[in-house]
Amino acid sequence: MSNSKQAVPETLPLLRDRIDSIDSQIQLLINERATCAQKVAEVKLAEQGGEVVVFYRPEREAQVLRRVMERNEGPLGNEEMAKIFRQVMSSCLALEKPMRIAFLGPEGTFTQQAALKHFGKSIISAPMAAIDEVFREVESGAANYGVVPVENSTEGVVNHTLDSFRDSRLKICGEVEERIHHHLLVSPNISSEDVTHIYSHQQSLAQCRAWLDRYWPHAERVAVSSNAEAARLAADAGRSGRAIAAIAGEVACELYGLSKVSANIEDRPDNTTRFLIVGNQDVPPSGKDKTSLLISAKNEPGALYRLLEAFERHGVDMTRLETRPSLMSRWGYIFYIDFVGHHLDEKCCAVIDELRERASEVKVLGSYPVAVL
Ligand SMILES: C=C(O[C@@H]1C=C(C(=O)O)C=C[C@H]1O)C(=O)O
Repeated sequence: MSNSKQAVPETLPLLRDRIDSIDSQIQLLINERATCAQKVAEVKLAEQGGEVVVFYRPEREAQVLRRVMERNEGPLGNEEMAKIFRQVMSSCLALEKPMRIAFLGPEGTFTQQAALKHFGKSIISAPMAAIDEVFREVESGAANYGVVPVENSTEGVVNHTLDSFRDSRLKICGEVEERIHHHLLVSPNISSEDVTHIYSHQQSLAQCRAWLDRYWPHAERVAVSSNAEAARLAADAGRSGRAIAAIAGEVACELYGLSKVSANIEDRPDNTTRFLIVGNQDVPPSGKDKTSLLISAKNEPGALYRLLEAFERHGVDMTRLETRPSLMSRWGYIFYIDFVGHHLDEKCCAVIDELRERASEVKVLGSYPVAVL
């Protein structure tokens, strides 16, 4: 059969040659980008003018990732492509200045997963035992940024995190949302049929209850201090031939070298946790931002109404309202309010000015880019 097109046959060796040649071009370009980032660091240092140099720029990184997604034509999906660029930027930033990130540990927690999602893998991990320790580590300057959970779509608000903002001067520099997927994990040398005990954090056991009732009705469920600890125990048990399974996430699975027996076993597939990035900087507008406020209101009739009315009148979209005891006076309250926009945007500014007239204290906890990934 004759073929008018002079197409090069798509044989395996030819395709692999083409991939090799593309790879070497990509590699050159990535290093060219890294050299630019190094120069950016030099400029930042030269321009510091006595100020602390800020190497990590969340608003710029959010803009880069948004642009990657906007111009993406496939076949790789937008998120997949953004994840690749996320890691490229992480490597470039590490070349400018390695970032030490404190997070709610131990190694392998969902908070660590969130930290890696937000900053990429080229960070120095600093797992902390408690949320207030994450705050302290950043306040003391021992870590550059911290990552803490703030709310879960099934379990609600994380009070410890909100309360930590009361006495802290740290700013919110970013947010990250993570779909919480649980997996049933065993040591690779263990046959899943032999499993007699399943270890996990109490919340994870609860989030997988229906699945466990259905598929593992006879296994004993054991609550331990964290999912990561459950994974560590399952790996340990495997070494002495004991068949213990763990319910934990992806990072713990990799960290402890476990095998997945079943993936995504959570009863509610939309189970999501939102995390905050805390640091010492005011983040400039990225074009698509959110702001978090802490407000102490006078305990008088209509106090909350007068606060909320300002948002309505200026057309500012409030996305969250939480109430916590103020601890300063009995039955005094602190409100945590999130809204769409940056505190430097004109109408957001107007709302904040009015709130200041109506409340005893208004603290801008930070304006930060809406999570991209
Ligand atoms: C290169 C810069 O520094 C860092 C690295 C970035 C990157 O690799 O694109 C972006 C923002 C900063 O976190 C910059 O500020 O532009």
